Amino acid sequence: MPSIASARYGKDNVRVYKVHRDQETGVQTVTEMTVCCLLEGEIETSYTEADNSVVVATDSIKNTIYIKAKEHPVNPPELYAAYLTQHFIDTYPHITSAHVKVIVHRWTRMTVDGAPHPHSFFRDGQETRNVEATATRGAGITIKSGIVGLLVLKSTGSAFHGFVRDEYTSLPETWDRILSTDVDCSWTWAPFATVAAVVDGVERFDKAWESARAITMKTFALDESASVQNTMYKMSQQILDAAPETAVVGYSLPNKHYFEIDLSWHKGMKNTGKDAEVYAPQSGPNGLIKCEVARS
Ligand SMILES: O=c1[nH]c(=O)c2[nH]c(=O)[nH]c2[nH]1
Repeated sequence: MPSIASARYGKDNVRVYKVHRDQETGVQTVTEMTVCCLLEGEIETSYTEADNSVVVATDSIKNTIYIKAKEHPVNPPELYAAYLTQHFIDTYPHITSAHVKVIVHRWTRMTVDGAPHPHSFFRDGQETRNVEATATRGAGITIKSGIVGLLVLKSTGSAFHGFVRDEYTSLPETWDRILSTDVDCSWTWAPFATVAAVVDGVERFDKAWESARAITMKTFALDESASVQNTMYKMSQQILDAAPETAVVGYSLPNKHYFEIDLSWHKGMKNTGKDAEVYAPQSGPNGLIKCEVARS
């Protein structure tokens, strides 16, 4: 008889909005998230024997996501994710691991007549702040934080030459190209023994997110890039330095190509090399460069 090799289940795409109202100033602050929560444990019989006695309904998991958002702060998302994962371990003896993913969407405060508006916000890009937390019975809480969907482009300051040239190579070497990518950056924290250890020094999470974002953009802008590989390694090194409690930093960067267009067939128009001004952005195929950098 085949057996269950692995199983987890839960609710995905739970959209949550929370408002904080400062009673003294009248300033409101909003958080919008998409949450996924999956449970693992002694649940095999629900698959093999139709035994629903081991099933915490996914509808109840959804309710729990809302209730924990009401009971606890949702900022930083690492803290909320830790509370949520630990709840399932504490509440259901047969659940051995709870996996929570939180995607935080941007609502940036509007500036109106030069002043921050107390309750109006705008979406200033598709970038999200992501957190994946897992609580495992007897093994504490692991947390991975990240930035996804930060779209960046530099119009010069990037080269790519010296790569393998053989009978499969048609790409010319370049000393000046456009570099664009959609940043997916993550940093994995050394494991936390308990939720209390997550709470203790909780400011580390916002600080690391701010540092990672600033380092990514500053390095992208200032580095005379030899390749996506080298630039992402430089970014990773700096994030490890800036966030000492992290163990690993990873990037996954698509190389979003912009091709030169030869227009010389039209009245001898010059639009290549140093005369290139009009380019064709490519939607695919694209390079995809990944790395994880760990402390030595
Ligand atoms: O930065 C780059 N890395 C590559 O590995 C690569 N490959 C390629 O065709 N262009 C680029 N650019």
